[in-house]
Amino acid sequence: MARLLSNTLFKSISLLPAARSGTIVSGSFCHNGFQFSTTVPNDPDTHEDFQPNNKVESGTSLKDIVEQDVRENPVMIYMKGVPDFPQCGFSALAVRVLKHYNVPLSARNILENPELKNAVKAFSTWPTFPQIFIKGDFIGGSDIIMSMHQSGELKEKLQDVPVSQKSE
Ligand SMILES: N[C@@H](CCC(=O)N[C@@H](CS)C(=O)NCC(=O)O)C(=O)O
Ligand code: FES
Repeated sequence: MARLLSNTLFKSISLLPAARSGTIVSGSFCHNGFQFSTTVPNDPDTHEDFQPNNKVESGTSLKDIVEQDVRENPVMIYMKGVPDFPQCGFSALAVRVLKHYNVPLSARNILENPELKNAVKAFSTWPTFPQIFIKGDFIGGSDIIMSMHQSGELKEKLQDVPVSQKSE
């Protein structure tokens, strides 16, 4: 199960090799910005064997996975696309704000799994994406993260989160 999870939970650092190998194969306009397709036929991260499943292991539900995500990752974002290639302007904005703080950013692409998308909505009782959790607390979407950034509240909230170790 650990392998299944690690292949679908995108850490910003582990995304870099895929980005370097040229993942953008097409693009189109979403109503809130440029939308990328990031299909990578030979990338093991995108193989269907590594997609989150409703039951990844007997007794493990998507709700369990979301709970584990927010418990184990100080900054967790459920978004459209991945941090290096957001597929919606709202998700892109949230990532841009969070990257400003140089904290480890963990993300799941809800476009890849409609059941995960529904599980996240049910967990937070929030209807839209992105959805950001910091230190286990549900924060909100792009409007809220931007307003916390502007007020200084986000800096305070992230104060005790260790900064990312740069791999390059
Ligand atoms: N103002 C919202 C914008 C987010 C939003 O409206 N997201 C829409 C469009 S990407 C959404 O997630 N709709 C529900 C869905 O796609 O399931 C925020 O602060 O995050
Ligand atoms: S506004 Fe179109 S996908 Fe987010």
